[in-house]
Amino acid sequence: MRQTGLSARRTAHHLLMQIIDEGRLMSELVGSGALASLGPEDRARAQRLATEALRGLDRADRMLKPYIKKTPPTHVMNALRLGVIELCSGAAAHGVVNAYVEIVARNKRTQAMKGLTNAVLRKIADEGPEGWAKRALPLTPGWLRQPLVAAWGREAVTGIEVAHFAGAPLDLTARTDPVALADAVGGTVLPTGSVRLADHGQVSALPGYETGDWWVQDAAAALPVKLLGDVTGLRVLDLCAAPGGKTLQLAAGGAQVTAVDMSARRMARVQENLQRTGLQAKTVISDAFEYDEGGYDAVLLDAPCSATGTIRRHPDLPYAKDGSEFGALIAQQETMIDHALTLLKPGGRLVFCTCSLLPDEGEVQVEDALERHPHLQADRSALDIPGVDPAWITDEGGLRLRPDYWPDLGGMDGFYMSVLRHNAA
Ligand SMILES: C[S@@+](CC[C@H](N)C(=O)[O-])C[C@H]1O[C@@H](n2cnc3c(N)ncnc32)[C@H](O)[C@@H]1O
Repeated sequence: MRQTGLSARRTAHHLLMQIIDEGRLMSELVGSGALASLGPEDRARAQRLATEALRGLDRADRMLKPYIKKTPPTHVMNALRLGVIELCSGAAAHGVVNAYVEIVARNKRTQAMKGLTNAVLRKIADEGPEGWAKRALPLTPGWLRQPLVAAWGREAVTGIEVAHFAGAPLDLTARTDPVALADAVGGTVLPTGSVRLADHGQVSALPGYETGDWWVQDAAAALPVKLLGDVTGLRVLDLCAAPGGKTLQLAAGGAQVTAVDMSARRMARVQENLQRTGLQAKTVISDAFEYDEGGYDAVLLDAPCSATGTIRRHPDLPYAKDGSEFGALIAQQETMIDHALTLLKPGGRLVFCTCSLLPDEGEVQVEDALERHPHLQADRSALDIPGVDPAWITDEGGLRLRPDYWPDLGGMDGFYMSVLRHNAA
């Protein structure tokens, strides 16, 4: 086996350890240089391996179970999991087994388990892709599965798990013409106007990247701005704006946009995106609660949330998190809605949205806001837009999107959104 293969595997193992044992997110790890010592090929390989292991983790554990009497330390378990993923996708057994035996042997506390690692992975190699295919769909960890089942029912959660296991295609939003973009990149136009690519290489190598003809944005994430209809000339505040997908949509639609985000690092990405696309928006680095310039025609509040709607692309989330932070996020969303309402002119509209699958971060927030503010109304007519299935419309007047929707088109992120009209008190 080439040494480069070992580096990628060791890094994939390190990523799994950090995510599962330390509760770090893959994005944080990548952002803080976890892949920096690798060349581009190994970097991509390490990240792909760790991502596939997280996506299939429950199935890998079930495959390992018959061969393990007592669960070994996480260091060994993660080496075995990565071994299962590789062996079950058809990689040559010899190189894979040697690499993971070496990873286990290099750690003083686990070196005595290299024999076990070798024996278990050889048995997994005998089962190979056929053994993998006959195991059941990987289940979401219980801390998240339970509230999802309570919200959507078992059948829907199975559909969501199918979508999580399949991963996400690449969706692009066109600056101007989705049909021309689909032609240029070899994609298809989705019913809601996003352009989808099932297979793609490096994103920045796609036609139109340099000239800013499009930006990456899941089809579900592209809908909140569409709920505002024609925004030409409107003053719109994009609160919690970074990395800026919705800012770009608003600017491309002709709005006068102010984009606010508290993260300077993430705001730099908004600025890069504006520069690449040649679109205009005012950017303000500020805590949303400290931003008090009002009188906007519309405020788009894409509130910080559990991000449980994005697990197709971030399978680390259910392993890095345990739900303990979500109560604080839910409380913050409520106060952010109240603050956002103070920034609207009378008759203005608030689009509240979250990339969450939890009703407490969507339907319940809007029900509660409507109770707290008797002059507020959910604008149901805003939901009547091309490609939106009326079955997605909720009782309180929002849109619930889930990864199990559009199963034949490749799914979508989980999202919630509602347009609230602020009538004069
Ligand atoms: C869901 S992301 C926004 C995604 C963005 N709207 C887009 O479409 O690209 C949430 C953002 O909220 C920002 N944020 C979190 N708490 C904030 C606060 N108190 N004030 C301002 N921004 C905040 C985070 O930095 C993060 O960029």
